[in-house]
Amino acid sequence: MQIADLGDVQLHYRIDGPSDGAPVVFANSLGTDLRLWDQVLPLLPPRFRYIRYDKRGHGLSSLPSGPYSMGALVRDAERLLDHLQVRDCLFVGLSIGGMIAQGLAVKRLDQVRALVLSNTAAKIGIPEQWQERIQTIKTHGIEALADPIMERWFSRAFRNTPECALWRNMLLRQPAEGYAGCCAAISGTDFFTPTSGLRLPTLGIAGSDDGATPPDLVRETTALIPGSKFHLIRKAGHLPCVEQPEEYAALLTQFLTDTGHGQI
Ligand SMILES: O=C(O)CC1=CCC(=O)O1
Repeated sequence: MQIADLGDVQLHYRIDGPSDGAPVVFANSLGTDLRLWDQVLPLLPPRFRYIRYDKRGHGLSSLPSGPYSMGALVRDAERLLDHLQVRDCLFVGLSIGGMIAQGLAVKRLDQVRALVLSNTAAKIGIPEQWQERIQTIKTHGIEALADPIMERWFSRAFRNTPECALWRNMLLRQPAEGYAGCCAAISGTDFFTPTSGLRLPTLGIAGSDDGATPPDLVRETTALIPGSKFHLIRKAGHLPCVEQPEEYAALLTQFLTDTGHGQI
């Protein structure tokens, strides 16, 4: 169990792979913890150093009082990577994790040398929807929103499997204040202009059945970065690393090869 004490927040993180391996960092989505990557990691090349963490208000990390700003979430990632002396990582961000990825690449190009923007966008939803979600959670708890969230997270076929219930449990066990705090951060974020200025190897990944960040939205954000690539995973919703881990891992492996990660 590893924890980075960053002063105003304590972040739970986990590292797999050799200590001298080129770093690959994962940031997960709203309502999930670092176990989101459990099925993908064993399928990736063993020579890299895989770092994943629970963002503030999620998983085993501490729960600062909300609302949070995207600036704070990006700063947490930045300070965690400084704490771990990480430079030149490949940063994989899914959904709000992909927003953190964009913000970090804009701020700290020394830390990030390539990006995977998975099921994310420069702007997700509209502030009114996020405010409504925050209100519902404050009044009734996350449970009140669990069914529509499952519909965005997973394809219809996956929602009929026993595994889906486990992911629902993960959602329900996140602290409501942490979840709502991150909703506020998403609500206030529009990275269209800063992301348009990024120049680094980028791969966009979308899920055909994603109800939160549909394929065209992910494609548009990815296309803001010249030379970027885009891949659509079929039979997957917002969390293709859960529904199609083999295809997801194959994409990351190919991108690691294409970018020559760790070889420069
Ligand atoms: O809508 C959802 O619950 C999915 C989602 C949006 C942003 C994020 O991180 O997850």
